[in-house]
Amino acid sequence: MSDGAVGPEEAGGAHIAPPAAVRVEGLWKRFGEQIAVAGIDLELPAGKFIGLVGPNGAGKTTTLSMVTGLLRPDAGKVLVGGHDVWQDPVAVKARIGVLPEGLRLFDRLSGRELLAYSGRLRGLPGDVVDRRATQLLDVLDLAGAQHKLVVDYSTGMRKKIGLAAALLHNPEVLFLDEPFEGVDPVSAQTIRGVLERYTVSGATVVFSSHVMELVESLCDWVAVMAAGRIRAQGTLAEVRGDAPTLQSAFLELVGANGRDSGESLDWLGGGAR
Ligand SMILES: Nc1ncnc2c1ncn2[C@@H]1O[C@H](COP(=O)(O)OP(=O)(O)OP(=O)(O)O)[C@@H](O)[C@H]1O
Repeated sequence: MSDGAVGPEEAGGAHIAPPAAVRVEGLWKRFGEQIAVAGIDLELPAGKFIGLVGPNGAGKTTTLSMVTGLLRPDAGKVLVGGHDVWQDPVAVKARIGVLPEGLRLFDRLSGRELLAYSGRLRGLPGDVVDRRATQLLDVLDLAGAQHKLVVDYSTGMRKKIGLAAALLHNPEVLFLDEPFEGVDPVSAQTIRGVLERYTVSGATVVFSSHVMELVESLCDWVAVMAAGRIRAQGTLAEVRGDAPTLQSAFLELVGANGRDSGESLDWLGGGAR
């Protein structure tokens, strides 16, 4: 391993644990009075499809923003492939692809121009960018819209072109914040196929979601977050435990079972008029 990367841990001298794709230690972020992320530790294994799940406001976006070098933590450390995100940002950025929430794209470019621009920013040769862009546009069913300005793309098309831009340099780890939000079932299936193919080759996908069925059907490994803390992390089976579904395990973990589900709204509906 070169350029100062932290090597895999020796466990008991003989067995060498597989390196984590991402290691997070004591990560904190506070916005004024609001503690968004309260000192979390994560060890995300390489080559897995990983879901970061949690209710609204749990701290998923804040975590992913810090892990990908978009937001500076108040405290804590993040290593991607053994490289520190804040001390060695260029090495980390070369290894990751990111599809952030509410992605701002250069939307006065066409889809193809956007990919050409992203590829050149990544330092890829022009012919490689052209070839990969053609393939990605094709697989993501955007070939027909490649010369249309991105500003005129639908929400799902924007997600797909953002995904193509994030994949173009073949990163080791891909971070996706709510990649399926606003995406129709056909496009979701396409995105899913691309991501499954990508992880089979040994790459890692980390995505945030609050749709449990989706996480259950896609992920090998899950981290559950609530109120800025990690409530559970491990394989899908470990996190689900004895619960029949991930959804029920999740409700239990985040303490949502037994919450008033609207009984107090006795004025709501036709009967009370
Ligand atoms: N820039 C900010 N300024 C102030 N508070 C913020 C900021 N960003 C996030 N927060 C707060 O931090 C907490 C975590 O927000 P975050 O967006 O990380 O949650 P999330 O799990 O991604 O939620 P959702 O699923 O609704 O997108 C929330 O209470 C939110 O209001």
